[in-house]
Amino acid sequence: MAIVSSSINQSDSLDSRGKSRLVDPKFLKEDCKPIKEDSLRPKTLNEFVGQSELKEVLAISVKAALYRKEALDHVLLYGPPGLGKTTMALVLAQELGVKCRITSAPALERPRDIVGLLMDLRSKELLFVDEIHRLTNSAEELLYPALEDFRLDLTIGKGTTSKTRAIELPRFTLVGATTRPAAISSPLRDRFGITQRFGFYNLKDLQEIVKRSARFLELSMIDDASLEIARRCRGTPRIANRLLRRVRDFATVKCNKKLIDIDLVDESLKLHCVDERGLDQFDRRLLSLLASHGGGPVGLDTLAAALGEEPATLESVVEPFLLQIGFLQRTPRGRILTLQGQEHIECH
Ligand SMILES: Nc1ncnc2c1ncn2[C@@H]1O[C@H](COP(=O)(O)OP(=O)(O)OP(=O)(O)O)[C@@H](O)[C@H]1O
Repeated sequence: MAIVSSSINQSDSLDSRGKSRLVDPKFLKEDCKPIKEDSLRPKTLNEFVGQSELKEVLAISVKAALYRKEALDHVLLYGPPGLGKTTMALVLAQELGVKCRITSAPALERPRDIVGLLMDLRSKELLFVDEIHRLTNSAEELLYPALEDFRLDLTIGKGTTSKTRAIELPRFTLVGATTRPAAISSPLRDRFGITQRFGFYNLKDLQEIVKRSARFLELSMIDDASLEIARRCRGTPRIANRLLRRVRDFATVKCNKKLIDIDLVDESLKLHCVDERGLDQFDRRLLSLLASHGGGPVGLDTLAAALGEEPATLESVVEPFLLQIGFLQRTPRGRILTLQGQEHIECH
C-alpha cells in the first residue's frame, strides 16, 4: 500500500523471510542492513533519545533483573510504528547482556513455528514478537504456560490415543510490540509484567536524533536544517532518518553541497511532497476527503474504502499523528476535520 511503504517503511524491523532471526545487539550488522544504516539504531539506554519515563521504568527493571540474576519480566511495548519498539528490544538485550531473537506474529502461524522458537531459547534471552496482536489462537495457547510457568504443553498423537507432554523451558523474556494494543486478547495482555507506551517525540529530541544520524552518515548540517527535518517527520524517528537520507540524496545529486542548509531541506522535501507539518499526499487526501464531506463526521470504513486502505492501518498508522496535531477528531459517529485541519488543507 503506497502510503505506508513510502512514508513509514514498516519492513525496517520485520522479518522479511517470514522466520525469526537471532540478533546479538553487539553486532547489529546481522540486522539485515548495511552497517551504516544499522548504526543509526541507538544501542544502549543512554544513547536512546527521548521517551524518558518509559526509559526510567525499563532501566529500573533491567537493573533489578541483573541484580537478582533473573530474566527480565515480560514486556509489552505499544504505540504507532517507527517510534523505537524494535530498537528498545535490542537495547534491553544489550543492557542485559543477552541475545535477542526477532520475529513477528504472522511468521508464527503454525504451532511448530512457535515451539521451535521457544525450544531454541537460552536462559534469560529475549524473544521479540512484533505485531503481537496478530498471533493465532493456537500460538497464544502455546504461549500461556510458556510465559507463566516456562513450560511447553505439547499434544502428541490424535484422538483418544493422544498424550500431553510437558517440556521445561529456560526462563526467558518475551518482548511483544504492537500498534494496536486493544486488539490483544486480555489473557495475553495480563501475562506481561511491564507494559509501556511509546508516544510521538518532541522537537528537541527529534532534532537530537537527526543530528546523531547525520553524524553517523557523515553529513554536515546547520542547526536550522536539522530542526526543519525534526519539524517534518511526524514525531517519528524512523521518518526523521528516512527524510534525512532523501535530503542526503538530493544534496549529492542536485547540488553537491557539503553543508546541508534549510533551503536544501526545503527543496528536497518539496520533491517528496512532504509539507511543512510533515504531512504527505495521503494525509492531505484524507483531510480533503473529510472537507468534501462538509468536515464530517465520516465513518472509518467509508474513509478507508474511499482511500483504498485497510481501516486498521488508517486507525493505527495514519490517524494517530493527525489526531496528535489536532487536525482530526474521532467521535462515536465518525471522523471530523477540525478548523486547523481545514485551514491546512485550504493552504495546500
Ligand atoms: N529513541 C531513538 N533514538 C534514535 N533513533 C531512534 C530512536 N527510536 C527509533 N530510532 C530510529 O528509528 C528507526 C525505527 O525504529 P524501530 O524499528 O525500533 O521502530 P518500531 O517502533 O519498532 O517500528 P515498527 O513497529 O514499525 O517496527 C530505527 O532504525 C532507529 O534508527
